[in-house]
Amino acid sequence: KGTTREQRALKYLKEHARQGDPDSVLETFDEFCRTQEWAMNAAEEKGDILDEIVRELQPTTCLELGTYCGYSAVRIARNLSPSARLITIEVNPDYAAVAREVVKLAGLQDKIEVINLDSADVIRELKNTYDVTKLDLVFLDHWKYLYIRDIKLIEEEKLLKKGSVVFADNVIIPGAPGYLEYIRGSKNYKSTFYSVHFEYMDDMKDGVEKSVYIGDE
Ligand SMILES: Cn1cnc(CNC(=O)c2cc(-c3ccc(F)cc3)cc(O)c2O)c1
Ligand SMILES: [Mg+2]
Repeated sequence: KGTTREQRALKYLKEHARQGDPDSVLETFDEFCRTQEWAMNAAEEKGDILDEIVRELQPTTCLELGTYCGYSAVRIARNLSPSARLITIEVNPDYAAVAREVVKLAGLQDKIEVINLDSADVIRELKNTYDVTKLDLVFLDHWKYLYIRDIKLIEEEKLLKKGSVVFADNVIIPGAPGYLEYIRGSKNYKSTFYSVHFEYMDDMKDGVEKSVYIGDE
């Protein structure tokens, strides 16, 4: 075929979505995944919960681990206030390249920074190199076994404050058992589980976990 699924998705978005319109990009991406090829986007149901969190929290500084093609980055950033920012980290260079194009197509390149590095290396540099003081929202959607490593790093770097929200995708499929045990057992978080459909599969159940940081600053 020569092209990857992610490149085919980008081509479809460029041909069918309205330039500079994030809602159109998301709707078109969902249509592509329902009619042409499935992709591991946070999709409608998980996306609606993410929208609710962003609208209520009105975060200034957001961090996403696992950009993939940028669907959830666009979903988050379209609801951010003018001065708010999203840093999204994708270790796979091919995905990061597609994500940058999707972000541009949505007209959100001034609010979203896509970083093609390993998440742990960036988290250690957020304060010194990326001018971050605190994270208001963290979205975990990268390799599931890395959720626990990275949340511990984020705590170590003292990047959370009272009220910060950590939102984790896929806690059922593929699952993140170590992370769930850790976050639910920690006195520093108040966690809520949401049973949702797995992206674009109306007959499969997944889960997302929203954890509010209540620990020491
Ligand atoms: C390759 N890669 C680069 N980044 C990542 C991190 N994301 C995931 O692993 C991920 C996987 C699935 C999933 C895929 C196939 C399947 F049969 C069941 C579940 C769904 C998601 O929502 C995900 O976020 C993977
Ligand atoms: Mg996911």
